[in-house]
Amino acid sequence: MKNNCSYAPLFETKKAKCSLIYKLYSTSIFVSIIFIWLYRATHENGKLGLGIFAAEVWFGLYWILTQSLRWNRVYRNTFKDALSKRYGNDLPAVDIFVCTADPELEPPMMVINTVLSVMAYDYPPENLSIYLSDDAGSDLTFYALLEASSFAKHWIPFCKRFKVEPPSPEAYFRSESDQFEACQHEYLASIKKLYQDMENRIELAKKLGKTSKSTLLEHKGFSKWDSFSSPGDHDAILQILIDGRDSESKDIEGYRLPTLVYLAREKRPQHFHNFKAGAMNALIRVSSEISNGPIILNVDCDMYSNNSLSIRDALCFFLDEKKGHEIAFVQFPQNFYNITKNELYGGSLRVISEVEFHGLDGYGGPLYIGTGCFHRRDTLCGRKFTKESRFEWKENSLNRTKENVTDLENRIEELASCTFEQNTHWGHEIGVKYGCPVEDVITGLSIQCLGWKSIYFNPKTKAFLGVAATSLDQILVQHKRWSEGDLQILLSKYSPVWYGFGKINFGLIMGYCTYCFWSPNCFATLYYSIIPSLYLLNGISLFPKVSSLWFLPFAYVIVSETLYSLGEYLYSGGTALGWWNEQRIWLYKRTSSYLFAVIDTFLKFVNYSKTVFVVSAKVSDEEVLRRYKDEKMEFGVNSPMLFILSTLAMLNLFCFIGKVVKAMASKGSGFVDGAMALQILLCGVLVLINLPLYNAALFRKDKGRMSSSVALKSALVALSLCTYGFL
Ligand SMILES: O=c1ccn([C@@H]2O[C@H](COP(=O)(O)OP(=O)(O)O[C@H]3O[C@H](CO)[C@@H](O)[C@H](O)[C@H]3O)[C@@H](O)[C@H]2O)c(=O)[nH]1
Ligand SMILES: [Mn+2]
Repeated sequence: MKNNCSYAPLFETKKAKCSLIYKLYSTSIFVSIIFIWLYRATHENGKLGLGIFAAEVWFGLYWILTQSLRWNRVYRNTFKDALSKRYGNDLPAVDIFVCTADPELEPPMMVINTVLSVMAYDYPPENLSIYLSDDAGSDLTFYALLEASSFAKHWIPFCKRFKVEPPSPEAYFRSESDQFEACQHEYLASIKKLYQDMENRIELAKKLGKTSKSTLLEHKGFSKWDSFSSPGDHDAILQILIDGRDSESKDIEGYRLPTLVYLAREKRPQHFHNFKAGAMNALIRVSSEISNGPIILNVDCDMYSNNSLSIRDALCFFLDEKKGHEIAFVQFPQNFYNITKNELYGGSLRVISEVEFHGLDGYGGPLYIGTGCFHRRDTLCGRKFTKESRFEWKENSLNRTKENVTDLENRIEELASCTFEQNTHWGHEIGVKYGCPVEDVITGLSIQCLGWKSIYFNPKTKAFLGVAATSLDQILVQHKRWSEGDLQILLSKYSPVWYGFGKINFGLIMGYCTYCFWSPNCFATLYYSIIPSLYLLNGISLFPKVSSLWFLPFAYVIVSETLYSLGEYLYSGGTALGWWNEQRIWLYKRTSSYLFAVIDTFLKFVNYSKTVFVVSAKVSDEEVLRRYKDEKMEFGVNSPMLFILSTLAMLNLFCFIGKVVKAMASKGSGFVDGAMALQILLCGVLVLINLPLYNAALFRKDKGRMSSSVALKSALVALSLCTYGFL
């Protein structure tokens, strides 16, 4: 290859290895699906037969969509040495946004650990600014951040000197390596002591409540809370805690510190605040007047940095001479540190991270998923793509006049006011989009529709680690929000189908659709987990006999897709039991979260309900946590979703038992009935997968058990469905 010798690429892209084998396999499944459809089209299936046909057409079409995520996977690799060689320390300014919303669900200690971890990036501090958005306007969080700004003076030089990884103090002390030599132990111990003292002060402040806290610490910032009435009703509070412009802001070893800013945007009951999207947009504006970094990284407050080199990784994409100018954002996977071995709740999003997003990347780039994502500021603000445009990060730097910090704060506070966005394009053409529970996905899609590419970068050392949900209820609520948001995108002006058509690769449209069609999956899944079992109980066959040739495509699809999905899961680093658990949670999400997502979307369309954003708890009480670690499912919450799950489980149990009893009455001949084989299998698998639920309803004594009223009610409903549902 003839290459301009001065050009050294900063990243490389590799195609997935066994893609030909995969394509052959995938074709064979496709052919079998056609046969299944043919079978349905040419056979009578009783009075509910149309339903099963529809369900299988749906599953087949949906399966086709999911192929886009597997067909063309690519893998990226960066050359950070080449980056350093070319640019040295002459690197673009990077602004990091951390969002928090509730000091109860997101404890300030966790928030500042995330903040400290991103302050410790291996990056020139004068080019690094960290902004914490606090949607709760909590003085406790502010206090914690203030403490963190002092602790950072010790922590950052410590990290740099010993190349500390992960650079979050809590995570580091938790993993406690023995890389330290005896003489360094003292240093480590002193840092640890400083950290614990800080933690104690913050815990104390939490106990003492508001007033005594301000006496604890004299800082002008606290006066801002004088006019504060509630988290939903207060002035904007902007405090620059470390002013990076000031050459006097130094750590204990005399090195410059990154800028650190606290922002609680103004909130008023009469102004809708648009959740995280609103917070992000306020941050974009405020930061543009303080540091105006051309690169923006945003993380959720639980997503600490696990690798101090990630910024440099991301820059390898943006600064690549040949391809950098077309890249709008670089998305890292969302990984979690609290995943148990067999991940009971499928919380690791394993297959999505290890397989599916690589597939999206092959067709133009992954979705923006709201955390662990580096953006170009200009594209985030709606700049269109042209082939000639370069990434002009050098001209972006702000005229750093020596405006006094308080003047600066006062001058730009209005950028975070409730009324600033009135009659502007913020939330529509500019910034993160409003009106969708997954504001990030719709924002990323519209950026791609402007002609930009995105990159999925999934390095071996995880770049960010957060907290995965630790109870069934939490995971179901989270997936309801996601699947509801994705469905709303499908139906919105920015639908990948009509808005994306012709603008982004067709494979990418299909990829988006797999997520956008998550929730409508509920119908086919509900059908499949109710009707065949009821038919089984009533002795009516819905599938071809074992002896029939039509049985083959069914058997082939069932066996090979099961093995394939197991293989894919193991390949993604999971365990076999983890895969089994994943199947359960797959079923539970589809029959509860997704159903409610569809219902809520419908209600929103007829203007009956409003978008809500239920913030996920990042702490759970000790008992719940212990059960989570023991991988015992949490059924203790009394919710409509749980009721549905339990009813379905009971129904299948009754049908299965009913069938066994009937078979015994006819001396076993009914059970080994070739015509019923697939229904017995389906119902049997549904019973097996629900074993933890039966256990929770009948035998468990701990607080995670299912309350007897839920168990009884669902059993009664299931029983009446078995008795009358067939009429
Ligand atoms: O009014 C709000 C609500 C939430 N948040 C923050 O948004 C982040 C994500 O919220 P969380 O409750 O943790 O939701 P998850 O389901 O864990 O978040 C995933 O899904 C969201 C979209 O539903 C994305 O925005 C997130 O980045 C992504 O991690 C957190 O840092 C919150 O503090 C706000 O700043 N303001
Ligand atoms: Mn989260």
